[in-house]
Amino acid sequence: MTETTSTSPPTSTSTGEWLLQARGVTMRFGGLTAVDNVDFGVREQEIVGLIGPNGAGKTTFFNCLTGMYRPTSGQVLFRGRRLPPKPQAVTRAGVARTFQNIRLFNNMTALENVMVGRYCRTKSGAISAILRGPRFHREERETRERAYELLDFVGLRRAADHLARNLPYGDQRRLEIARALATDPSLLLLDEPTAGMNPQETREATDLIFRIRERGLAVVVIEHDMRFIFGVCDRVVCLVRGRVLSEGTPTQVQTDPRVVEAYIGGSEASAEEDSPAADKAAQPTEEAPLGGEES
Ligand SMILES: Nc1ncnc2c1ncn2[C@@H]1O[C@H](COP(=O)(O)OP(=O)(O)OP(=O)(O)O)[C@@H](O)[C@H]1O
Repeated sequence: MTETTSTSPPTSTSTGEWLLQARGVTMRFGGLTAVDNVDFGVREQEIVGLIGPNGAGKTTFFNCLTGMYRPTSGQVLFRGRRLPPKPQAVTRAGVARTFQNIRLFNNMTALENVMVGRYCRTKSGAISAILRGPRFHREERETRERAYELLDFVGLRRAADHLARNLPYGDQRRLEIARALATDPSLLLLDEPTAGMNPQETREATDLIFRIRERGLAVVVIEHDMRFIFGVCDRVVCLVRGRVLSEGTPTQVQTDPRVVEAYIGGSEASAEEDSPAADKAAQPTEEAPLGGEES
């Protein structure tokens, strides 16, 4: 995927400053409580995994963090300030995300998709854009250069002029990450970034996340692939039925009997049937009851 590779192991920054804090976040849809009084935090340059069986509330929680949903109760703080429940304001504050179902502009090129992400940081107003003055041209040139640099970073420079819809699935996922990075975030939220990827692409995604951290970002990743999660994260939080069931280092969470039970046990048996992760997660081994290092 990328021209350069990083072999950085996960580096815990658990004593760093809180970048994002969610306090008592609850999201109800009618009678259904999808997210139930969740406390959650991410520190600077930390990589945090959010796991849980299907329907646990992971994506709904991301939607609460990114202003797509206004939580029924609770609050989300970013650098100590309350984040307004408006997606554009959240992006401007420095939080970017990708989606479980890829949301690219299919009829635009890869380069144009990344440039669109950048526009939330440019200053040219409508008048300048219409008149095409010097400021507009300078910003447009800078936006293009930055977009090329990000395509390079995710290993897609060669595909800059390809329409997004013609890119292979794995490339579309990386393009979404490049577009999110174009907004200059401090925190990147990835919703199932390796879904549909083959093992080689998944290894490359791990490397990409480490390199994103090296650029100074924190990352929160929702994923069903437990090997990927436990190989990339400093800390893992497991949600079940909207509540935090377990939280800790990858080793602590993957050996937590409650987590094993949630994926393979009786009370959550339906989760096993539903979850594409279950095949991967529910393969207890002596070393790694829920996945473990990439073999
Ligand atoms: N807009 C909505 N309206 C009503 N119910 C919703 C809505 N969005 C999610 N839900 C419900 O909230 C619960 C949590 O869903 P959510 O998609 O957040 O789970 P998830 O952990 O992301 O699942 P998955 O791993 O399958 O993506 C589910 O029962 C879902 O049906």
